[in-house]
Amino acid sequence: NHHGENQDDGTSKLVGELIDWMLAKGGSMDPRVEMRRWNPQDPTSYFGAFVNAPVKKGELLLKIPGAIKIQVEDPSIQDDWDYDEQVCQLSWMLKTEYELGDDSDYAPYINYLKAQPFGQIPAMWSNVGQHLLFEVQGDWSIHDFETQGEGEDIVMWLWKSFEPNCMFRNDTLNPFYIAMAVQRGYDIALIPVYDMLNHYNGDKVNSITRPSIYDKDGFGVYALRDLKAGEELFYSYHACPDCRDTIDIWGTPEMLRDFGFVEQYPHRFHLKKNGTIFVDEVVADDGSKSYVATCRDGECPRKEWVTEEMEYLQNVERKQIAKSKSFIPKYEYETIKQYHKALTVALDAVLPLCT
Ligand SMILES: C[S@@+](CC[C@H](N)C(=O)[O-])C[C@H]1O[C@@H](n2cnc3c(N)ncnc32)[C@H](O)[C@@H]1O
Repeated sequence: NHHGENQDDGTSKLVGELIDWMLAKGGSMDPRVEMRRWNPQDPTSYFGAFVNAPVKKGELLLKIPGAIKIQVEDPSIQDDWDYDEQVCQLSWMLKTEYELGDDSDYAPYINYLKAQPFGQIPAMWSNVGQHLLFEVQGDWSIHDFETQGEGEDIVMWLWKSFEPNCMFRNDTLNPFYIAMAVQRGYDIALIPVYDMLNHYNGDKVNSITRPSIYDKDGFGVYALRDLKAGEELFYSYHACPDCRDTIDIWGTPEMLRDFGFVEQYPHRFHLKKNGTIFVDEVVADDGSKSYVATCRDGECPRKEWVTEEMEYLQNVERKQIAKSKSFIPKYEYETIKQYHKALTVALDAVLPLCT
């Protein structure tokens, strides 16, 4: 059933309470929608939203009431797109609700967040995991919204940007709140229940929101096309209709920084001086996979840079990754391996296009 009480782990119960709370606040959820673990038998698999019966294009699947959102009020902040300040304010709001605990108006949401595993994004990883990811990242740039240019590194950005300007105001802010506001937030808002939807890029995106996720009165989540029974609902975290235009500046590395996972294909890498590489996976009839790269405006990186990077990544693999398995937390290790693979695949695929 859609509340997931039939699963015997505690988080599923919290998800049921979260949905009941959303319904009590004026929301709705189509009976064909289920919020559950990707594999209900595997209590380590992630939560997402699924449909358990066919849905027609345009049908309303979820109505998220405005009253359940935690949203920064001052619209001028939104207009100026002062990203760090928005996230900072949102983090402080989250802290307030967290500390109210069961007295918070958002208690069912707070209880769900409390069940989240600690350390999902690299900024919150172990020191050894952070160090290794930093090495793997090497020379691949990361976008910084504040400077609208090359950013800090994939690991230390949270400390570099938020420690001086946000963590100490009237009180002290635990970086955990900033991490939550980044990995589950929408710049100026935390949106319970809607934030159960996972990310996909490209043609797997199958849901659309209207009028806007920032609308004070809430919004609806609709099927973008006909859906089959069992499909997971997805939207793109970097091409969502109400987000800033991030598609040209934000890619696979920024996704890892902000959400703590290596996205599925297609991938996108915005390089410092070497343009943008798009990489897609092509699955043949026999199930074998190959990768195709394209470069923005046909401008591919220099061959010399590509071969140097390939060599660098091979060295990192041999000298560091291979030797780290025993002392890096499993999730971090596996994510680093995936990321290393993503960079390697991108270089292999783009090389034939480079001069
Ligand atoms: C807004 S939440 C989505 C709901 C989340 N899966 C949950 O269990 O509550 C964002 C987080 O979901 C996970 N996530 C989202 N899309 C994913 C994907 N395509 N693959 C793996 N993890 C994903 C990441 O941990 C990310 O930080």
